[in-house]
Amino acid sequence: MTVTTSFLKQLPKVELHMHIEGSLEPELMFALAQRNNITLPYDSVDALKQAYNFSNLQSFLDLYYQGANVLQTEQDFFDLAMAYLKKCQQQHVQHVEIFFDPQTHTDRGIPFEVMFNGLHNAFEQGKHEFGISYELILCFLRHLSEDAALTTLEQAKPFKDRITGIGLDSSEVGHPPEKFKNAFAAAKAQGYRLVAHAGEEGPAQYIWDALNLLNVERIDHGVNCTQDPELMAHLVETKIPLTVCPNSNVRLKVFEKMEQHNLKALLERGLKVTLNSDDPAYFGGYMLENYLNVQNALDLTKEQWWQLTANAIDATFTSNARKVELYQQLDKVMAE
Ligand code: HPA
Ligand SMILES: [Zn+2]
Repeated sequence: MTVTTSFLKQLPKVELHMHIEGSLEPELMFALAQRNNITLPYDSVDALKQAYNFSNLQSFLDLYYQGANVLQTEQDFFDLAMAYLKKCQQQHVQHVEIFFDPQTHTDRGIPFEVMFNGLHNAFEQGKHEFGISYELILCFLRHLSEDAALTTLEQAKPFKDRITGIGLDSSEVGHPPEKFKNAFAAAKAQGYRLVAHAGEEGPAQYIWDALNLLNVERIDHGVNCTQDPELMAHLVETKIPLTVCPNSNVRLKVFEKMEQHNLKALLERGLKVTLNSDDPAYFGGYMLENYLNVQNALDLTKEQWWQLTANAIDATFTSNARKVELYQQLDKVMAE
């Protein structure tokens, strides 16, 4: 069976690796800058888009943090999340697990609750209006200290019932998982589910350390696991999910071209690979654009698309009842 664009569009999608601040489209960035009387260091949307030519993770992060400065009010955070949810609805994304970076906002004086209430209200509305289920995952910025992470964990306490998990993002190399051992132990003691970015630019050892020192249940990115055959075998055996982001990896030069991406090889080796958009406003698109680029470059089979979707459903932090619904939607599209 050939894989058509229409099949890829129709597939029910589950997104497990998406930074809400990375869904800030240039047009919305300019609109919010105007609304909040902020001057951006770019003359136009086009000039901003020209700057999205990254050489590595850090060159992206510099612009990503700069862009986030336009987010000031609860309404701004609501509008940001609602724009993402509308994309989800168009692309048949049915369940999302969203990263947010409180420190990016609290460090510039935006109260935790302003950010959180705006995001949470939008995802609640998305659930009721579009039927998109969601979980929220608070990420610690790894270029900051463990003490700062612990402070953020404390600030999250009043909102704990609405936050499913804790993650770790930002500049990877030089900020190993070990640095956040105590913060992750504290988060686990409070009942949070745990994930971490590892093996995006960092070595395979960071993946081992995220698993063994932080006790995470999923690895975000993880593509550098191929450096260590023992780790590969371990990931196959334990079925630890990897939330792989192909467009991101190509844009940040983790792989030179999509044709060289290891997603298909990892899938065929039996790893629990999922496919995600990471920062869709910066990396050339949302879930569907990732699906189409992967299909063009790597030519997956229909069964492999089923497997990627099933892996994502299995890897979610949602209820078993919701997983059953998502599987039903998947089976329906496979049978068409
Ligand atoms: O891909 C990423 N890696 C690390 N930190 C991030 N913050 C947003 N996106 C990313
Ligand atoms: Zn990421």
